[in-house]
Amino acid sequence: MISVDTAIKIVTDKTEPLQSRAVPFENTMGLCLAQDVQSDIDMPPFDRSAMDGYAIIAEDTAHAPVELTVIESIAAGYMPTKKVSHGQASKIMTGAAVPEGANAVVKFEETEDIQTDNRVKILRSIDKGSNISKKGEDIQIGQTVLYKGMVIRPQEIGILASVGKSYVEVFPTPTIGIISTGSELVDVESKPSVAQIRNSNGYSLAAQARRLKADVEILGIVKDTKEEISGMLQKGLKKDILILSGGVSMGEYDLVGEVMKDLHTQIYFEKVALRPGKPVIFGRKDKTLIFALPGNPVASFVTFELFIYTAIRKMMGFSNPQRITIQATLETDIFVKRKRREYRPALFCARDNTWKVSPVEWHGSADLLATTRANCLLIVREDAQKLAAGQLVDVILLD
Ligand SMILES: Nc1nc2c(c(=O)[nH]1)N[C@H]1C(S)=C(S)[C@@H](COP(=O)(O)OP(=O)(O)OC[C@H]3O[C@@H](n4cnc5c(N)ncnc54)[C@H](O)[C@@H]3O)O[C@H]1N2
Ligand code: MOO
Repeated sequence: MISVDTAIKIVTDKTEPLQSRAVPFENTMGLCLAQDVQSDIDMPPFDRSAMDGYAIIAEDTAHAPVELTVIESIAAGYMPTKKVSHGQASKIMTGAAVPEGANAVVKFEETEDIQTDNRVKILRSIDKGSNISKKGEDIQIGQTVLYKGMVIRPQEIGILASVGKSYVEVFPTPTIGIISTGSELVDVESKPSVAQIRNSNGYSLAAQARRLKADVEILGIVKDTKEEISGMLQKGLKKDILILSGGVSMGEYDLVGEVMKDLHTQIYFEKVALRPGKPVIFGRKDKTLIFALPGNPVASFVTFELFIYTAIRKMMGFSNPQRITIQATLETDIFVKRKRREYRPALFCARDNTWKVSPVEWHGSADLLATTRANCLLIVREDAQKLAAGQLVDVILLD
């Protein structure tokens, strides 16, 4: 049986970023850039006042206080019309272009208006260059401001706007189909009879994929017959990723693997040394990646976060597509079963200035309710001998 790390590596290796496309920049939040972006302007575009005040010649203030004659008032968005000469000042607003001749801006708080003759008193001497942002000091025309592979956050949206990039090449989100297999399954509105169970995996998996911005279609429930599974699976082959849950272990009606093979799906793995989630199948049919997950709800949840999360983000162009782990101090001893790596629902919190983690009560692979009391998965590595309170352990944050 392969390890979780090997399985994640296989998923990463077998998944390619989707074909990039040009998208209006406002719709790119959370996506990865598929191109470098250059600026078409200098920023600031001109020598710009950083304060509301007076544009002056710094040397005129050497023996401050000093009185200067105000020759014009310059608002942001308007070009100055007069050159500032010795003995003169132009009133200027933040963001306006500094007039020719001036080499400093003194802010209003350091001046006193003199009502007569349009004059102003500068109260203290000021250094050359004060309160002026020089043309091109932040961005130069032609400079590469954003790089292929960067994730677009609000600040990158702002830069795209600043450099006039109204359409930008990004990697899109994948289309995903979800099939729930199991003759015992009924939908949410139905009251299950004794042998039945409501389909929860279809909805939790859809929510997990939508959280990553994927374009999800819930294809529905199929009974445990080869015909039904095969028919729905073939319908799902128009998607980038097809997810099935249930029917992957050793039972007489666990037919998903057989159907995948009958359809000549290339299988990359079908068991991983993982708890919960051992019987998980990953393959490809034509352009579609197929993940067949175990039916137990926590097993389906965990295998999504480990493998499908990685595939979706690789398709979206992320350079580090898999879930990251961080370390926290364990608050209670843990009994270790070994052999398979375990992912246990746990609670992560800050206490006494450090990050702590403790497992929540959990009855195993079917106990989905326990995951609603958790905000992380605590990792018990396959080589761990024992885990004692106070030890550092790896966790995956879920929220
Ligand atoms: N002889 C063996 N039996 C089992 C093994 C094994 O290695 N040898 N593995 C066990 C493990 S581990 C898991 S996990 C399960 C996985 O089983 P399947 O993927 O075949 O899943 P099902 O049998 O179809 O269902 C398991 C369980 O989950 C419920 N279920 C299924 N689909 C849904 C859904 N959409 N929403 C909610 N709940 C669902 C289903 O009713 C079952 O109770 O196999 C073990 N057996
Ligand atoms: O993989 Mo199963 O989920 O251990 O219960």
